[in-house]
Amino acid sequence: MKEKNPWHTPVTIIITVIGVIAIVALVTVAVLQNRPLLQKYKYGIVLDAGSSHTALYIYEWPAEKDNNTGRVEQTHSCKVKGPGISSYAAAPWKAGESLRDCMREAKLQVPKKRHHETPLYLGATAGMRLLNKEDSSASDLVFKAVEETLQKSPFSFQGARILSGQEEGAFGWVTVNYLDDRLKQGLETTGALDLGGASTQISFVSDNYDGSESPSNAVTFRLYGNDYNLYTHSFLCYGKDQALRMTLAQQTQGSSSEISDPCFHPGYTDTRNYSVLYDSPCVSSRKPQGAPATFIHRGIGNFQQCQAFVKSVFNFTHCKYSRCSFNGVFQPLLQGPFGAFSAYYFVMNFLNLTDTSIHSLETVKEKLTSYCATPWDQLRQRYPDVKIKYLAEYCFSGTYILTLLTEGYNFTSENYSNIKFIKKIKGSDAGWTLGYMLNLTNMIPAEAPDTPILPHASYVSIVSIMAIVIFFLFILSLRPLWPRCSKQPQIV
Ligand SMILES: Nc1nc2c(ncn2[C@@H]2O[C@H](COP(=O)(O)OP(=O)(O)OP(=O)(O)O)[C@@H](O)[C@H]2O)c(=O)[nH]1
Ligand SMILES: [Ca+2]
Repeated sequence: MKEKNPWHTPVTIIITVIGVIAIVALVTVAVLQNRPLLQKYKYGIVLDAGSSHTALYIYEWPAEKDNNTGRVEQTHSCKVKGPGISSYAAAPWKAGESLRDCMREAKLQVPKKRHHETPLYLGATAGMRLLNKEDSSASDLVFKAVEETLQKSPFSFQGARILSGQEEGAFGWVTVNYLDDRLKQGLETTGALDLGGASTQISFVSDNYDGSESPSNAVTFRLYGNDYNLYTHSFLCYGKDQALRMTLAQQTQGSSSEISDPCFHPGYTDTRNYSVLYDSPCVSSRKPQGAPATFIHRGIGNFQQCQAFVKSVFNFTHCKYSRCSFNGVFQPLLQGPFGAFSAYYFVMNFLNLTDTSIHSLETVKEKLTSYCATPWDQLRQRYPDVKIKYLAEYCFSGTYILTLLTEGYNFTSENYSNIKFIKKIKGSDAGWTLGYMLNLTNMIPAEAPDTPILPHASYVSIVSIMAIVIFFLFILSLRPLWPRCSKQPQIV
């Protein structure tokens, strides 16, 4: 007689079917309940109203992660045509007008249904700081004009204001370290070096600095559960355009009608206007009396002489602290790696000097010596597509960067290679804008966010295995109900 399979009894079949349905239901519920939500994005827009130009940046992050672990990325940028908003002091409405094209672009880049909830900020830096110092009512009118344009946009306009130098430095540092994932992981941070047109910032964490010496240079942060004592300083007038004015002012003190400038190439000539050169609070007090209307600006291309003029715009005579950079400003010992962006990058990239692991300080000097001595005609032929203003100024700008880093901030041949010249980090521009937005939207928490103990896939596997084990234990516990299965000993 054929033996009856104990699993084929009605009771076990029913239990098995119910058990399987229960397991499938349990796993399905677990998976659905914990599945990552469909990716939806949120957006934020920041306008960087710099001294030389305005740029618009659009940032994006997954909607469900907006207040802790979300990765914010730059998805789009737009360079406003024309000069910075501070240049429109004489016709403020043009400042508002200048932003229109980029705002139109932003409307196309951000999905329409997100427009109303997308915060829009405008932060102005050194150009507006200078205008505000020189003529505060003109600066108010420029702000009124840009605010009118931005209020008309469909985005949630959160205001336009001048950032302090401290904020500019500190938010640049936050951007660099956020993008490098250094904050979340509590790693050693990277210092930030920003060279603009009208000001320059240096920001870094140093073990020697707790903020007690020169507290005005201290910014403290608690980010992802770690405390940071950041040293930061912004030098107004030491951006590369204002530094060029100051260097030229040094050379035009004799109010002559012609100057031979070692920071420009042999063969370069231009006619410059004295009033335009001295039309800035950085140099206005030094305008020579009885100067002619114009002067001829002639290049003679000599790096060493150029550096001597550049050095003369830094003051090293007084320091009431334990150590200073220049102009009597406190600076602790340099520490850690540094990211140098904006004009640091534009200039060093053009000169092919961004890789500091192969280009030592000595190589930079050699390169500048030969570059500055290159005749202007030759350069024009070699770089027909480079904007003339940029091309004419790379010798000065390179010399200025070298002098600022070594004489100003005290970088040496030993630690120069700690500097990386960068433009973008993981697709986002290095600069203060991202840090500014992260701060205003509370997107970096003070405390480390709670992370799930298990990743989603491990969680699902463990739930499934446990359910199967429990089911079999349950079946085994029903053993007494199973019909006798093995052959019974026959009683004769
Ligand atoms: N060579 C070169 N120079 C550039 C480029 N874009 C901007 N610059 C110059 O680099 C300098 C710094 O530019 P930015 O960092 O945009 O300065 P900014 O933000 O307008 O000025 P601040 O308000 O002082 O920060 C200015 O002198 C600009 O004219 C570029 O693509 N190439
Ligand atoms: Ca800037």
